[in-house]
Amino acid sequence: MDPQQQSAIQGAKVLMVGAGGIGCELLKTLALSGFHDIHIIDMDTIEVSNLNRQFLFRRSHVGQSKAKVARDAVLRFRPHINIRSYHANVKNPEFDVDFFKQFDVVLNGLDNLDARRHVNRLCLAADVPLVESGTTGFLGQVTVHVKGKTECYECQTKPTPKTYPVCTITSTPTKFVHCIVWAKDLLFAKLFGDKNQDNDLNVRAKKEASSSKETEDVFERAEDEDIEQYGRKIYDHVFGYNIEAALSNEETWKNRTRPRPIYSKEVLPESLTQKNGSTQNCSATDVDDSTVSAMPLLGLKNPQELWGLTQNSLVFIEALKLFFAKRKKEIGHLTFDKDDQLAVEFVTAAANIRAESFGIPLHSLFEAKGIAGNIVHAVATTNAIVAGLIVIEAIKVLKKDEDKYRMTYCLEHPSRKMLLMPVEPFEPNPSCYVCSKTPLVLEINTQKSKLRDLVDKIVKAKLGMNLPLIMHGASLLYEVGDDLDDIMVANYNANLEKFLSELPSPVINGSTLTVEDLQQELSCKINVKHREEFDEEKEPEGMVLSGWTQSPPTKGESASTSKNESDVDVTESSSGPEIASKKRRLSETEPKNHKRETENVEGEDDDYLMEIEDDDLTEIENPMTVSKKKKRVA
Ligand SMILES: Nc1ncnc2c1ncn2[C@@H]1O[C@H](COP(=O)(O)OP(=O)(O)OP(=O)(O)O)[C@@H](O)[C@H]1O
Ligand SMILES: [Zn+2]
Repeated sequence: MDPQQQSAIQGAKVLMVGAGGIGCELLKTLALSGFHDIHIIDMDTIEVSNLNRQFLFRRSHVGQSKAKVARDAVLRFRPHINIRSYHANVKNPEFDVDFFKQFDVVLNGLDNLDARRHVNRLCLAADVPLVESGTTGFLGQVTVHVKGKTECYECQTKPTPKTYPVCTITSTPTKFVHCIVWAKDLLFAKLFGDKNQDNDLNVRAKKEASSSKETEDVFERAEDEDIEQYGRKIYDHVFGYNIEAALSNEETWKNRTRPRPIYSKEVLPESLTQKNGSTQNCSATDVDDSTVSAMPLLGLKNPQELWGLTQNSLVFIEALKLFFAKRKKEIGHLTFDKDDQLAVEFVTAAANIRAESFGIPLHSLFEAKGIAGNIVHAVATTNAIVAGLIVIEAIKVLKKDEDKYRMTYCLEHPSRKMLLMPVEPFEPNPSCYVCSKTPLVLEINTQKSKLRDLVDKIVKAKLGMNLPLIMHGASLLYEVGDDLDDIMVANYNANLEKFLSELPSPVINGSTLTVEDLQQELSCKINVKHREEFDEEKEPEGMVLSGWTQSPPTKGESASTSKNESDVDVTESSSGPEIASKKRRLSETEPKNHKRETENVEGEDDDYLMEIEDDDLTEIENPMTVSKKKKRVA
């Protein structure tokens, strides 16, 4: 190690945010690389499911602070360095701009967009460089954000999670994921969630069956209605009657495979109670609520096993019965949670029955859970590689080696025999509302939208502000804070319920709002454009925010529009790394460009490119992909 590098490391005070999968690796690598002064923030406690990859933690630590246990574990092999841990949310007010200013570099090992954006803003306000990271399975990325020199974390819009057209979900599913979304967001939500929420599920009973009460909601369960009968009624309605109703619309099925209605009497014995014991056999004290499960009652042990239609139907009825028998108090407030075993069982079974009906291949509970919870299984090696890359970039930042900064993407499959793809960082996006002063544009119906809509849908949800303040000219329309007196709070609350054009200082076409977050020290302008109509399907929020655009290609790179092997295509997912928002292409047609990039990073201490031979391909391939290939050959 050269002396310059050594002194950069030894003199550095570093803040790490997140002590999870990446964080554990990172703390170890920092300590072993000679860093002396490390602060760690993590708000979580250790869970059993973390132990397979968060190697600083042991079973005896479950329930304890991640930041503290990580610190203690590393101090055992590096006793003389200073590590300070904070068991707290990085968004807490104590971590303000002054707090951030004490550090030479901030290193993120987070798992959500919200916290990442918050740290980005504090780093900009405190003028501290940020090294950002994320991993999803085999994919990963490390990016460098230095104010004024490279783009900030928010210079490019992040893709929102994938959504599906409503009609695909409600009427014409073609993939298993469509059945999962239906089971989770429509059926589960309707049965166990907030009854007052809008739901696209067809809930009206068959006309003949309810001639007197045509608008009756079949999902309503009468107080004394037998749970199994109720379960069968729901089953017949959603898998039988609703499918038949959909089939009656011939147009829909002209170019599609017609689904098959399925009724419970075709697949289930007349009464389940005698057959498998069921809920009647387990008294209320048998199990605690969080571990209630239908599988053991039905003799199903292996979550990776594929259940047939009958087994799925049994799980469907049994899980529904258990919700009513054991978790009645929660009904009406539940939202799907991937860690809720009974919810996963119910959703798996419902999705599989629907899949059977539409001729879509069925999936195991394990696979369904992964799809429903957006789970990509973490790969410890990717976290370790990413942690190493973070330290490499941190050292460059500390040495102010600007020309050597790289954004590095870990790929699942080698591109040009490389698994790690380094690219030069973009320059700051001149129209980024976070790191430049460019105003945003908001199209909104100023006579029909309330200030509350603007605060919830734009200022909080889109702009990610925690403690917002909204001004129109000199008039303060809204503010959040502990130090407000009652009269002010009452005033702001009253404003929230007013239409924009009826506020004390009316917000109309051409108005400019100033929106600030005092904690993040972020201020931006929003130019308001009045618009009468919005497309309900395409613009369901009834307002459109625009203004900041993709940043221009960085020097020496051409922006790619075509998709080819060498596109490095890494994006945002709330859970982790971000495979694919921008295409930073090392173009096939520009071999020199690629060579230059490669050579740059292969200098002195930058020999971290992982090159592999084609023959090695299967070594690193996802076993799923390999087996699929084999199948195709056979
Ligand atoms: N706002 C925040 N403040 C502090 N720490 C945060 C914040 N948001 C996320 N984190 C921490 O970032 C870490 C991310 O680690 P990781 O991606 O491995 O997630 P995990 O929760 O440990 O694992 P998994 O989600 O896979 O069960 C977590 O330890 C989490 O507590
Ligand atoms: Zn920016």
